[in-house]
Amino acid sequence: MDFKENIRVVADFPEAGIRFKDITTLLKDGKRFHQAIDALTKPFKGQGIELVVGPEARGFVIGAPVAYALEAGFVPVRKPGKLPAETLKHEYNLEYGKDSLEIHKDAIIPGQSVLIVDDLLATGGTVQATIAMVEALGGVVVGLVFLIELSYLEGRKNLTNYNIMSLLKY
Ligand SMILES: O=P(O)(O)OC[C@H]1O[C@H](OP(=O)(O)OP(=O)(O)O)[C@H](O)[C@@H]1O
Ligand SMILES: Nc1ncnc2[nH]cnc12
Repeated sequence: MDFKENIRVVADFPEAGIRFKDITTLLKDGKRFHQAIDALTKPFKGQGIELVVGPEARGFVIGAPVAYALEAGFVPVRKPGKLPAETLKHEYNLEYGKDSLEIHKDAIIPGQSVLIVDDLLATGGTVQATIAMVEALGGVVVGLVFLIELSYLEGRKNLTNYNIMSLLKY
């Protein structure tokens, strides 16, 4: 099952020098999308995951079906100004640019077992921000799950205390 066949690599998007890993070519293939979610979910079945936390926007597309398959809840981490109730906010760096993310303050009950799911690990800024917010709310991060890992950006280097799973490495 080489899912790389289903990922389109687009040169110089969104800016010169970036080789963008486009997952829409995987998502539109129902069978392969299903197989990818199964593969991401398998190691965590029966592990007592209570919540999947996924960052906007591609983290919703991968995180929500993983949560469904694990019979866990889904908690969105969103770009600023999108969540309606009281939020925690965290600033972070991207492979390209800077951004900040928010989570609802009441999204996690302290002690809940949390899997963080996103489509892609690049520099790790997004997942580090997400971890910081989950832990600030008392969640216990049991794993970090990605469809794609850009190994050349060494996002793992700052995540040594966490159990990381990625399906595809570039
Ligand atoms: O490891 P990092 O360097 O933080 O990069 C990875 C993040 O970048 C992309 O999201 P993006 O912010 O482009 O938003 P999108 O999902 O809304 O397209 C991707 O979906 C990850 O969330
Ligand atoms: N190279 C890349 N391709 C797709 N999404 C990304 N997010 C950060 N870097 C990316």
